[in-house]
Amino acid sequence: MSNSCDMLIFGGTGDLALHKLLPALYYLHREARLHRDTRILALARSNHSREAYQGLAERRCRAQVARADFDEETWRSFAERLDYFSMDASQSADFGRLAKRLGNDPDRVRVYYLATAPSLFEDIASHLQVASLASANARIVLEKPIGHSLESAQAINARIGAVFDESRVFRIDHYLGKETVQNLMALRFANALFEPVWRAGHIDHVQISVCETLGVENRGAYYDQAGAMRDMIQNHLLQLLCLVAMEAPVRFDAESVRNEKVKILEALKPICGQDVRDKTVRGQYTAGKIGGQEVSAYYFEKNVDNDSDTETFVAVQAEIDNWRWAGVPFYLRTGKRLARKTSEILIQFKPVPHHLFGGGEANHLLIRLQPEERISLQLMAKNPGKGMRLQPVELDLNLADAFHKQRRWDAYERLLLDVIEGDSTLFMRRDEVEAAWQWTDPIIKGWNQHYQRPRPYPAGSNGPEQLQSLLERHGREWVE
Ligand SMILES: NC(=O)C1=CN([C@@H]2O[C@H](COP(=O)(O)OP(=O)(O)OC[C@H]3O[C@@H](n4cnc5c(N)ncnc54)[C@H](OP(=O)(O)O)[C@@H]3O)[C@@H](O)[C@H]2O)C=CC1
Ligand SMILES: O=C1O[C@H](COP(=O)(O)O)[C@@H](O)[C@H](O)[C@H]1O
Repeated sequence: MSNSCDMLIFGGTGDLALHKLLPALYYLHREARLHRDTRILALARSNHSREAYQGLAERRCRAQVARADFDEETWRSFAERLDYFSMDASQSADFGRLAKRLGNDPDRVRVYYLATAPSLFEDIASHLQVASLASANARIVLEKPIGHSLESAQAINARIGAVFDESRVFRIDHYLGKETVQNLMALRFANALFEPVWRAGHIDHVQISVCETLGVENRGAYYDQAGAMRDMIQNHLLQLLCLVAMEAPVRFDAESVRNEKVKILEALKPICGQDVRDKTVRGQYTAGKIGGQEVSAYYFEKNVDNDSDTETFVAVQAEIDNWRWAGVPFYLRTGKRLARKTSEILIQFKPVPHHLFGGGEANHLLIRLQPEERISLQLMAKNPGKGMRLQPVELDLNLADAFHKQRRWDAYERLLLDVIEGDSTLFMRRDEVEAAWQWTDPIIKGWNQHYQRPRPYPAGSNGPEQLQSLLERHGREWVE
């Protein structure tokens, strides 16, 4: 069981809190992983009584939690932990009221989860300090994206750092909480098989794809300012790239793992000038069909500017200038309203040096994070019968089947428990976030300088036409 703490969720009425954080906390409660004295306090400006907020939370959790896992009695005992406090997080005076409400208990662990827009992060940290709420036992959790650019991320990090030392800052990237993402480290560093071939000499290229069928839903106001580069590439996809490319850490602890990841981010070859045109594809969805349903164009979404040139799709050819990876392209792509929802990493090996049997495909390793968690290795095998006719076959490991008796944890469950226990191994360190912005900023600047507007792609397709040429000009293709 974890330590006892107060979990304060700023933005407690928002989509993230109701859709992800409370269901994750419900599961932790249900499985007796929360200390009996742990309390959850949701904070936002809207007025709600405790009962009204509990009602709202119950409706959202019911919709989110598997039917078989939701029962009245568990909910009632969970709701006893749950309270609501109405305050404006931009107002210092409201933190005085909050301090009174929490009571003076300097030894109590307090977790401040900032599930709000990043524009509030600096204010919240300062106000917590002034109200003496940032004691040595307090931790702060920051949602991604941290800032809008390198400069704004530095300002946020500096302000947060003036109040909380780095060991108490948890910059969350929920992709790091996904089981298969952690399995990627197990695959690489707990099996001797892959290490000798995990390098430029044997790997032709890597593809990292996070494709969604969803549009921007009710997050248009945020998304139209962010776009796919800031929303996904700067954090989730670069984190996946780091885990594929990093050296083995000396230990599985926060500093060792993050030291290795930051080396990869710092070794990313800058993409600027003409390279922005050649190595990136930007897209925006137009009307189309997803699963047989008509869906509207991005610029007709709620709270989106109808002349918006925000990208809902990005593909980039990244390169890592280091000894292990020189010359190996890492193709990243992500987009909304695509034909299918899938997150996967493909490691494409080089072909055999001599085709003894007159042909055959090169091996690849596919690590699928979503919708199902599986790892499959494509090998060449002989077709039964006369002659040496080859055919690709899959060595397939479905992780849900392999561990069928265990429920698969949601990423937020794992990460929330890590915060409560003070383990920051799966969280981003300040220098990582800044190195990621250092690489993405020039691409965004390049798009603006060259007026590289997003290319249209119909909802339900695989993205803009130009996506194919990113690989085809090097004789490669996306694996669909
Ligand atoms: N939604 C998601 O799936 C994900 C979200 N994120 C990140 O999480 C953060 C929150 O996102 P999301 O939940 O979607 O956003 P929402 O817009 O749904 O929620 C924002 C929340 O902040 C509250 N809020 C706004 N201003 C103030 C204020 N001055 N004082 C106190 N509370 C305030 C709002 O409540 P009220 O108006 O009542 O004050 C609301 O509860 C963002 O940084 C986003 O990038 C990251 C990953 C996924
Ligand atoms: O952080 C975000 O992630 C989701 C995708 O997460 P997943 O776990 O469903 O793959 C994305 O939809 C959202 O725009 C982004 O903010």
